[in-house]
Amino acid sequence: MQHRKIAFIGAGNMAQAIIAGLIAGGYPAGLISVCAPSATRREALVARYGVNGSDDNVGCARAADVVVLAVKPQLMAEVCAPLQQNVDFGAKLVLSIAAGVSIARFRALLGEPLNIVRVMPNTPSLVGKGMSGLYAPEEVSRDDREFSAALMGSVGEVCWVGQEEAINGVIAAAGSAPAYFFLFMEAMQQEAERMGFDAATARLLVQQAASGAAALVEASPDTPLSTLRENVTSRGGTTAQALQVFNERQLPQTVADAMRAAVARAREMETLF
Ligand SMILES: NC(=O)C1=CN([C@@H]2O[C@H](COP(=O)(O)OP(=O)(O)OC[C@H]3O[C@@H](n4cnc5c(N)ncnc54)[C@H](O)[C@@H]3O)[C@@H](O)[C@H]2O)C=CC1
Ligand SMILES: O=C(O)[C@@H]1CCC=N1
Repeated sequence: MQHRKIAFIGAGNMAQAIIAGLIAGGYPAGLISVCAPSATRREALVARYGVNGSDDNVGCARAADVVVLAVKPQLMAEVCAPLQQNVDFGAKLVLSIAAGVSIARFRALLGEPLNIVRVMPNTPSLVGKGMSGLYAPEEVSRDDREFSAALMGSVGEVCWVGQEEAINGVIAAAGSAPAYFFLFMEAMQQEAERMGFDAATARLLVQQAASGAAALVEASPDTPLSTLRENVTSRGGTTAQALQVFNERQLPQTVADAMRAAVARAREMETLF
């Protein structure tokens, strides 16, 4: 991938996940800056990955070719105000990873012209297993699209969406999704502990079942998920009993409702921040 100067505004979980992936992929640390007011988080990233650290968002953004906005949505307006006043975004590429902040809103927050790509990543980027959805308005150049996809591709898989609204679907299906699986695994670990396993063994049982299931899905791209499920489910056996409980309790509908709630919240956030 091309090497450009990248400034991360925000030093949180998601910025760390992307930085870790970039560094692991051989991206030069000297071309990456991380900016945040709190030294604790920022300096931890500087120490761990050898990137540059600063508390000066404006200075970092000015010096960068690519500005990655990685602060919480509710802070976006506050963070963008000084950037709009002091940074010429004309020749820069801006990537926002924030949920619930639209490109129309960024045009108001940062001014125009604005060369912006919306990215919706997830935290498994930290270990190179991220899933990112990207949306770019028509005017974003091929070069900038390719750079954005390569940047996120260095920490996992990417897919482009043709409509900005589809970013909210990416949030529901991938951005927020690791937390759904963690909740499921937490519940399983707790029950395994109640069954008498010590915490480490309970975690190992659940974690290996989960990562094994995901690996099997990846290794069987032409096999429907329902077939993989059926392959585990012996007639009259234990799995069938467990799945019957999930189905009686409407697990598929619960999952659908949860994903719709994530989309609804993303839409609501677009009106708030
Ligand atoms: N955590 C996740 O799984 C995902 C998060 N996102 C998006 O990523 C963004 C960041 O989320 P997280 O990393 O989870 O949040 P976080 O709370 O871990 O990190 C936010 C960071 O912003 C920094 N910050 C606060 N005020 C600042 C300022 N004035 N200037 C510069 N930095 C400032 C904080 O020091 C903190 O390091 C959010 O907009 C979220 O919607 C997107 C996809 C997944
Ligand atoms: O919970 C959130 O709002 C962010 C967006 C996707 C994952 N975390």
